[in-house]
Amino acid sequence: MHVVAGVLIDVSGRVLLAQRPEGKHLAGLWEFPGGKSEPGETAAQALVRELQEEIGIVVEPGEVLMRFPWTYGSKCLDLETLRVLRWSGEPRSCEGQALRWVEPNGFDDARLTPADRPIMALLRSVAP
Ligand SMILES: Nc1nc2c([nH]c(=O)n2[C@H]2C[C@H](O)[C@@H](COP(=O)(O)OP(=O)(O)OP(=O)(O)O)O2)c(=O)[nH]1
Repeated sequence: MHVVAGVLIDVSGRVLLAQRPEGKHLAGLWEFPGGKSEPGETAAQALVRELQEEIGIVVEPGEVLMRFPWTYGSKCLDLETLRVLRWSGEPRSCEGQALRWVEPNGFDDARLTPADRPIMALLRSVAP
């Protein structure tokens, strides 16, 4: 299962996280917005579609920050994280999930989905 996630960074260096909804896998934990790609989609195309559906913005995808396999029990992910260079519109919750801008250094790893912890570590290491 190929999952794409977008890293949006605002002018003060905060990143956008979304909370996984009740009743879903990893409910209550925070993740980078995104979702599963559809057959035939590139990662960039999937990210544009997912972020339009989920948070109502049109993004310009940038470079791949990290891509790695991750296993949750019997669920195997190929998680690809892309930097978002620019976006139009103001992120808002279109599917009921909470959204929050957080400082990479001030967010407790325990609140992130496990697969996102190495991604946040990368963001901290490059933070000014
Ligand atoms: N979107 C996203 N998913 C992530 C991240 N980190 C991480 O472990 N995941 C996991 C959570 C889910 O198991 C899977 C993404 O699936 P999804 O959000 O498209 O689907 P879902 O579990 O909500 O289930 P579904 O009802 O849509 O099938 O990847 C992340 O940063 N962003």
